[in-house]
Amino acid sequence: MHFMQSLQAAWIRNNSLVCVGLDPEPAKFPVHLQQHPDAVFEFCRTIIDATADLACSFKPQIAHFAALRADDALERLIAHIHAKHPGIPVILDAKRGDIGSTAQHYVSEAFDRYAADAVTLNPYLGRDSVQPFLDRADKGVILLCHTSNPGAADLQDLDVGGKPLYQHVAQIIARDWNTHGNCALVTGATWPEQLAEVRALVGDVPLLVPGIGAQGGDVEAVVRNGCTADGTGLMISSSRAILYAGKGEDFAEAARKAALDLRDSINHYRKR
Ligand SMILES: O=c1ccn([C@@H]2O[C@H](COP(=O)(O)O)[C@@H](O)[C@H]2O)c(=O)[nH]1
Repeated sequence: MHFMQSLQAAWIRNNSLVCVGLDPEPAKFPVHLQQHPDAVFEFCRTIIDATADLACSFKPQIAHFAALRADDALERLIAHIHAKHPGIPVILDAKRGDIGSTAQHYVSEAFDRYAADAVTLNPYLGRDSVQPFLDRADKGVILLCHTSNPGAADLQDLDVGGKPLYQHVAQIIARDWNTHGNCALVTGATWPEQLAEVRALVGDVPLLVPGIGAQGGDVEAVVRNGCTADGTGLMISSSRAILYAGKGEDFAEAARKAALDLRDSINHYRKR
């Protein structure tokens, strides 16, 4: 199924705008898992199984796996999601961006090797660097627009011809690059005014919104500023606040409770 169709179906089926981030950090795993020979896989698989019915998507961050030499665990986890929780799209958070010939290899990495449904990209090399991804019309292409980190303003807010650069990015992608309807944008929860500006510029284009939880973003502001008229349009991502909600053998229950609380908090502010 196409990424956008899977996402829309998951929003409705699970009544959820929560995207569960998978950022494994073995030092934070419960003690009983730390010596496990396949600890990264076991930890993430347990979290996935505990939260799949509460999520609209999963978002593994590739550097967390690559740094641990756990690329193979990431492949198996994505296969596990497709097999055991079909219909929950997987967003590979890789933030790739390179010249076209190299971009083809990143396309293959994300969609053929890892079988992700969508990938995050840096748009600053321009359209030709993104085109090989856009051509995979069944896959989601999620482009950085206004990121959640404090330094986002350094470049993304620069005035370009009377409006900030991130607004040009939002407009160009929504107007010119989204010919297959498979684009989405990253807009951080920590910048709610910019989130509202982006929503106003891009119509119903979905927004991936990291920055809730550990980074302190405000759920109410995100929902009020980012939802579309039908009360969807957002993938509100949380990683550490869900993954490491508990430290003991009951870590999966604690993660489930954190995901449930986030889903309910988001739904409290949604207009439908
Ligand atoms: O602007 C951005 C883009 C991506 N991220 C990624 O999202 C998660 C956030 O983790 P939390 O633990 O929920 O803070 C992480 O993988 C980042 O690489 C982002 O934070 N901001």
